[in-house]
Amino acid sequence: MKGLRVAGLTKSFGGVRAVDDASVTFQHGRINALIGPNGSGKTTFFNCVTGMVKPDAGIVTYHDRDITGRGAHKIAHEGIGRSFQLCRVFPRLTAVENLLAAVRPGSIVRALAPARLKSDVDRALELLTRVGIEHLADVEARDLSYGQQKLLELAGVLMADPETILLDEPAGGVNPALIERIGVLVRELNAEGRTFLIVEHNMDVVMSLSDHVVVFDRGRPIAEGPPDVVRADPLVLAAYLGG
Ligand SMILES: Nc1ncnc2c1ncn2[C@@H]1O[C@H](COP(=O)(O)OP(=O)(O)OP(=O)(O)O)[C@@H](O)[C@H]1O
Repeated sequence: MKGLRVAGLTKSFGGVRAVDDASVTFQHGRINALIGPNGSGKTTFFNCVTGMVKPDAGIVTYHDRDITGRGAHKIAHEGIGRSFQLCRVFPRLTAVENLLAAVRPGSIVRALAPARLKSDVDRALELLTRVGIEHLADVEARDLSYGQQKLLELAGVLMADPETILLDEPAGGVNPALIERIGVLVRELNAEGRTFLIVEHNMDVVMSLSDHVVVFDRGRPIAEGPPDVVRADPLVLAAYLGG
């Protein structure tokens, strides 16, 4: 089966079952959202899928290949890219240097060497243009606004040309104009064939952007479907009201 499938995923931290026997199939080629109350396990789920955290149990497959417990680099190599809830960029590198570092993870020195590939630099500049911050190419990331850093992080994810992109709270802490721009970018990238899986608290963004919504509560999915159906589901309303 095409795309990302997760079966029986479980991860505990001490006595807390952050993800509890979660089974989810995402719609390949579409924009999927993963929502749920604070602490319902969304980020831990993301971390297990992308190899940042090893699950205690369960199976993650991508295009029917078992990727469970693989390292983050290997999963990226399979074509799955991700951003982080608290945006991750190198503050003292310029925007373009950040993208060169993104394409050579673990080797900033090599990424910045004079002999760096012209094709990488060209691609970095092309992606900065794509996300609308090409005029900031030589500005250090620490001098960018938080929203601009998020655009930079997204460009960094795109450097590896991932087929599937996981975004952890792309609209979090971002002003409305930039939220709009990120939404347009996600739609364009989706129309070009990239699958999205987005964790997001901003319900307007979730409802307007996603084709398929999965709702987590206490570490596992309690509902899934099109946004307007999920929004009216009594189980979902109860989870958000703390029921
Ligand atoms: N590294 C960790 N060590 C201990 N407990 C953790 C760790 N990571 C997550 N947890 C706990 O696991 C549970 C799920 O957390 P997680 O961050 O995955 O939820 P979330 O749905 O992403 O929350 P939010 O919407 O607030 O970001 C919470 O109870 C959290 O405190």
